[in-house]
Amino acid sequence: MLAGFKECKQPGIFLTVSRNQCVSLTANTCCFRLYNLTQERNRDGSIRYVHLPMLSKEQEAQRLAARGFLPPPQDDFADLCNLPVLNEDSILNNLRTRFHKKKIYTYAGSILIAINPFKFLPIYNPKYVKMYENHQLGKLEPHIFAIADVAYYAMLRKKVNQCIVISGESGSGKTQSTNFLIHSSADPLFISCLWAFGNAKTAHNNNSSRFGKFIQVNYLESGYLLEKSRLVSRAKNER
Ligand SMILES: Nc1ncnc2c1ncn2[C@@H]1O[C@H](COP(=O)(O)OP(=O)(O)OP(=O)(O)O)[C@@H](O)[C@H]1O
Repeated sequence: MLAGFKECKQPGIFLTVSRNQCVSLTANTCCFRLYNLTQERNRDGSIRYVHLPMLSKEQEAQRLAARGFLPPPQDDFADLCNLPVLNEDSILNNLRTRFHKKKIYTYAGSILIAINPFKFLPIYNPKYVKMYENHQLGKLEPHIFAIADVAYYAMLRKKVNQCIVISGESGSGKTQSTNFLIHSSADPLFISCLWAFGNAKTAHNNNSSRFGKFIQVNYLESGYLLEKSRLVSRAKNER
């Protein structure tokens, strides 16, 4: 028993469990509560003991943020690798939160995750191409132009071919992403040719590619050459 607790006015019996913690056994609720015991001085200089309920890590962080000791908690993360808890729920919650803020791109390390907004977002104009030029990945908000830029400058710096793999289900935005990638670094005219010959309207997508694409962009010091080959295959129930 602690003499100082007379001033706490908290019903129950207090037992010390460590140097500055105690447990309250509340008779009427039959429950244990863990408290932090703190020594404070009254105005006249006398000492009094106050007890603060133990807070969870999150509550403690919120309390410190509210008092300005910590930056306010982040509610979305531009890179999934920075999530404090990494599981399916936290990943999906993060992607959902960002999507509602019209942030359709998120990094998972050097991988870019894109969620199809199915509506025009004003984030693809030349101002954005310029903004992402020669920038380290992760310095700015995730963007498809950042991926194009990293590949381009890695090619110039290392003088080694670079490869970008785009994958996703039908209608997820692969063709549009390819379009944005090439728009930011090459002539868009050949995309229209590809679409004219190889796309069709399906139940999932009004402009669905009916072929896998391998696009090779050959750069010369004076500019670039485009070369393309197509891999055409047909599944059992397709024509
Ligand atoms: N970043 C984006 N911004 C706005 N709309 C988009 C974006 N990405 C995709 N879309 C919309 O989604 C539609 C389907 O996208 P897209 O054709 O790129 O899918 P896909 O993955 O290539 O499909 P498929 O595998 O069937 O060819 C587009 O016609 C466009 O309307």
